[in-house]
Amino acid sequence: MAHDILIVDDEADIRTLLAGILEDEGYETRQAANSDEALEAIDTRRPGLVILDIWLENSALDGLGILERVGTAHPEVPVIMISGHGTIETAVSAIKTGAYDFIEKPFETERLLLQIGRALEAARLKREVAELKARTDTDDQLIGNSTGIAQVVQAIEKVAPTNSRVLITGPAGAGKEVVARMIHTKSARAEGPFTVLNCATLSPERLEIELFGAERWDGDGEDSGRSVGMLEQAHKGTLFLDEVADMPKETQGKIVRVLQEQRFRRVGGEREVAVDVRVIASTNRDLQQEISTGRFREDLYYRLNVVPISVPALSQRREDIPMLSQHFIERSARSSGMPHRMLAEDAIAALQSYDWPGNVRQLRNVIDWLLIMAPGAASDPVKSDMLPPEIGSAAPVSLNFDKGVEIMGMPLREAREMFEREYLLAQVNRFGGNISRTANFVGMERSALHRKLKSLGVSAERSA
Ligand SMILES: Nc1ncnc2c1ncn2[C@@H]1O[C@H](COP(=O)(O)OP(=O)(O)OP(=O)(O)O)[C@@H](O)[C@H]1O
Repeated sequence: MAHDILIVDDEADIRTLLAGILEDEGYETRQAANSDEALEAIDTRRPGLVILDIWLENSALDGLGILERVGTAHPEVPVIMISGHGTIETAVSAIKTGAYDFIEKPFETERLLLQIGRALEAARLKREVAELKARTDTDDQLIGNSTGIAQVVQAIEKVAPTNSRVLITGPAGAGKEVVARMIHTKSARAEGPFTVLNCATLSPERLEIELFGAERWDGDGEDSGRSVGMLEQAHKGTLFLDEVADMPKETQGKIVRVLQEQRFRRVGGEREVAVDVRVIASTNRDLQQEISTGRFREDLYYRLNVVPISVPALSQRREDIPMLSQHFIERSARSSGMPHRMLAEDAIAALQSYDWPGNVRQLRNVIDWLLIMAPGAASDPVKSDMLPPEIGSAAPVSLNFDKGVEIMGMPLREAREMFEREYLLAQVNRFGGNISRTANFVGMERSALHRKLKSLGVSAERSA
């Protein structure tokens, strides 16, 4: 990923030399000859790293003055100072003020490149730690062995390297954010930032400030200095617009322009900020319907929906439930040090029968709850009667096979038919007569199950 490096030096020869070396290494560079130009460049877009000469002729501020400004406004941006012979002591005090490192003139290319590489790596690690802290416990791998999940993973693999915009749809808690993270980590932007803006939880004013940043304005009219918005933070990375249907229409219009031109203005600012950001959006609403009721802009819909990915509800892929449960048990055990409890067969069957309106998020919460609340020793498997009542009651009645004697008097073909009849009848009852759900659970096509039931003489009148 090309990092954006700002070179601040009053000597044009040095700037050109540095820019040449850095561009050969694949970095993008900008140049400034004095403090006005440097601060202007930083305001135009936060750089990834600054190389800063200590002595600057014809400049309002010297290198240390600029360093202080950068440190206050953008403490996350690493600064490497360039010092002449007589300025080593100043360079050392610059490090105390927050510079990452310094390099002496005349500098060796190899050493400079090494320092830049290290500084950028340190900044990336810092950012990753901050991102991890901000994460609301989201996994970065989709767990599941259903066809539904396999199709989503296939779509992710295809779209990730393309830089294309993606609209992820699916019900709440189904894993849309996990999908967005996977696209980012499998893309060429993986080393860059992944920022999340939840459009549902912020007031319209706050949303714009979070998205675009602000120039000396914080919504209460207070002079709060500058804030860097998610778009600018996501430069060279990915911005995830979570619950995009909740974005106010006015902001939708502004986003259309950003998507078209990759530039925007901060709230209260005049300057245009140019960025290189991939946008991924998600929604659990029907955006076509939101468009028809005038709540969502059609032009934004078409811009976001370049590649659609739909994440199925958990009730559409019940076969993932055992694997997901196991995953969450292991994760909880790892993070909380709680013992690793097993789920009994009947508990797994109950989890598979329940409808999960809150999808995978709800399943994860139930597993966490179980690990704390289920009675008995850690070595006892968790049984279905230890589950929350609404889930435990979804437990299937076990197949009460009292036809054993009868079966023993039959040839295999007839015995198999009888077993199939009893088994399928019990499953159809368990899913309240709903053939689609039964078919999904027993692993058959809906039409094949219909035919099978007919051939076995099982009435499917109650089927949906
Ligand atoms: N297939 C999966 N494998 C592992 N974890 C998952 C999977 N799907 C969802 N999760 C976990 O479930 C929780 C909810 O997922 P996520 O936040 O991605 O859902 P969402 O669809 O974005 O929800 P919302 O619409 O409410 O924002 C997270 O903790 C996530 O890690």
